[in-house]
Amino acid sequence: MNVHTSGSDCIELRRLYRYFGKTKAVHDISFSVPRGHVFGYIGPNGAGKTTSMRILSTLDLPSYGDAFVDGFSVVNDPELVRRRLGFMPDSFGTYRDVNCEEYLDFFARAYGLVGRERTQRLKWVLEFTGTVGMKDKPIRGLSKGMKQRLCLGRALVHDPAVMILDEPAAGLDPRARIQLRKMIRELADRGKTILISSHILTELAEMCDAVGIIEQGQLLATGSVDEIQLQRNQTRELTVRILERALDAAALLTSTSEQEGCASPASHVLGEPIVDGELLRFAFAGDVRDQADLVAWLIDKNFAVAEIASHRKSLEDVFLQVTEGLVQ
Ligand SMILES: Nc1ncnc2c1ncn2[C@@H]1O[C@H](COP(=O)(O)OP(=O)(O)OP(=O)(O)O)[C@@H](O)[C@H]1O
Repeated sequence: MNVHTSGSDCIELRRLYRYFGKTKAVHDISFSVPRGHVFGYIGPNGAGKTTSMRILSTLDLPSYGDAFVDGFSVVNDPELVRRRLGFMPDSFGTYRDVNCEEYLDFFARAYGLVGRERTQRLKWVLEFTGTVGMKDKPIRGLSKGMKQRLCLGRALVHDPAVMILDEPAAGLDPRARIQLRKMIRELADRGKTILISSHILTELAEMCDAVGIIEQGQLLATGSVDEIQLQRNQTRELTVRILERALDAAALLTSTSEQEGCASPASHVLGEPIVDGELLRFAFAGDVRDQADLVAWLIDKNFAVAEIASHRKSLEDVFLQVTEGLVQ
């Protein structure tokens, strides 16, 4: 047995491949997730998310490469990986006639929890997942949201360091999704490292420290949403409200930005601003510091700047730009 990951990384995929015949489900994927972080795994249908999550969860083996959970190899030390990992699959296999407590108790026993430790762990899991009121109900009568909570509880029952959640928010109503998001964030704040896949991109953006965008088995981009935007040379759109002489401000921005070798903050303005009453709208290639300098520059030119708003591209925009929609 060898511990392979160093430092703070708790999940690591290292040159991972998984082919099914000619299908390259996972093709040379590498990334790592530091302890206590939430990593969002995004990709269209058939991109390879579930395949990589199944390998991390020791339900399948890579064709080549390796993956590590809390330092242990899924290839060489699958037993040790299982102890440290909670997996929430995209479909919930239930035992229809058992109740929620019996269900969790079964998994707690399977993980070797005994006596007081098991009782206390079950109590905590029921409370954390908000299923205390459901504990005597048979699983077949649960709503989709409650089933998902129970499934999360099952993945948590042995207090794993790492959680792999495959589309946990699929089919949930907005309130249930918000509650799930809070639970996931809280688990990360308690030090758990979480890999989560989803098609609900806007939610991932709020919840994740970083995301990986995968298509046709390959990782196309990884990092925070801001970093991915920068990698893609994304611009932001600014709206500036100028109380008087908005047209003059637009003309000055245009003429200054067109000057060659110009060191002014206006040089980051791309194209001609659109003027709508007091509002100026334009694409801006600078960062937030350049944005602040632009406001100071306009004020210095005696324009009454009343407001400025920056519109970041959403994760959905980034996703659409990065992927080509090749796999459906
Ligand atoms: N057991 C298998 N046998 C053959 N092909 C498979 C198998 N499992 C997955 N695949 C193929 O591998 C590719 C990746 O599938 P995977 O389920 O990992 O994608 P996904 O990103 O999870 O998609 P979805 O969002 O639809 O769940 C697909 O082309 C799929 O058909």
